Amino acid sequence: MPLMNMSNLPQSEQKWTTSAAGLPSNSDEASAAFALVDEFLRTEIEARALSFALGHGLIDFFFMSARDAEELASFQEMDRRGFKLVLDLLISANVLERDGDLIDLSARFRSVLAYRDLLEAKMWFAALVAPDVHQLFDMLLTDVPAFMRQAGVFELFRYDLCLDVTEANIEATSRWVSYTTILTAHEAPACVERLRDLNPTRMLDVGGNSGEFARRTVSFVAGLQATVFDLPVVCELGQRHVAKFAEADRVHFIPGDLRNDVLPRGFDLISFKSMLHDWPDDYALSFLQKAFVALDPGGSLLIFERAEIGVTGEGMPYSMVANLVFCLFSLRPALH
Ligand SMILES: C[S@@+](CC[C@H](N)C(=O)[O-])C[C@H]1O[C@@H](n2cnc3c(N)ncnc32)[C@H](O)[C@@H]1O
Repeated sequence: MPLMNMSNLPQSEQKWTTSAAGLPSNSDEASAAFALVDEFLRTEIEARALSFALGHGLIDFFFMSARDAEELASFQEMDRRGFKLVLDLLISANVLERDGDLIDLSARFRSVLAYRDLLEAKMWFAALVAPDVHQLFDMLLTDVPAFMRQAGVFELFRYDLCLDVTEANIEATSRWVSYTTILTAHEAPACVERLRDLNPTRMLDVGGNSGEFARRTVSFVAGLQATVFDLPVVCELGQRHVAKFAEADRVHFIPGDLRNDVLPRGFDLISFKSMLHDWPDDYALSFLQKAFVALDPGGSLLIFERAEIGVTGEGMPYSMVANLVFCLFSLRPALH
């Protein structure tokens, strides 16, 4: 009797959620978590095999115990050659290892399972944007406006669907908000540690999305109250997200559109995390001017953006497709 009928199982798309378990508590742990996850996303084919194994229960099957050939045979409903190829790819990727007749998860892969939400989110996004890199690479390098019109990734981030709070808009927006939420949950410690010395009491996170950055920041800084300013549909999702956590009464939401609205006043810390790069310089400057007006005298402005992509001697791993589609959006030095 097979343990699972693999052909009937759903694909793993977006079954990940943020959880308190496996969240890094400082910047060293945060960097280590991203590096560890990326170790298993080095090549596209190995990442596909891992995605298949996670989505079809094979990793969970090995998680319980090491397996011999007989137990593995009980798992197979699929073609024997396909199953062998997947196992071989997982072994070459150091997800699995052989020990005599047994196959087991490697110790390294067991440790990445603490960050399974991040691993699955990154695999999902990489698979989503890889076709843009496959098909539109020349355009990405030479004609960004045309790339933006044609690339599938911009069909995901539809800010125009974030203005009216309808069930359809909430559903469309939740697809990318759950991804940014998981990235932020793991990235936040890299930034939050440095904010402690400023000892802020009232923070405004502009484009603060689901409130995950604000939530993580208040959990690190005693007495801090945070307000998220974002588009209405995003705020609706954020309120639902933050309500699940102990910090709910310290994170508030103000829906608005920064192109037209002013920011509320009375904050000693205003942050823009991965927000300004979305905008041409004239918009970005007007957003910063609004922040200066809203900031208390002597307050701090925080801008958190990814650095420009560089190619190291080891080349560029598959995991970088996720950043490659945004590579010409990094902030120019004038705004740094
Ligand atoms: C790339 S996301 C970054 C989100 C979050 N800060 C993070 O680091 O994951 C940009 C954010 O800006 C918000 N945003 C876009 N246009 C906006 C506007 N006109 N007014 C306010 N927020 C906006 C989006 O809804 C989104 O949450």
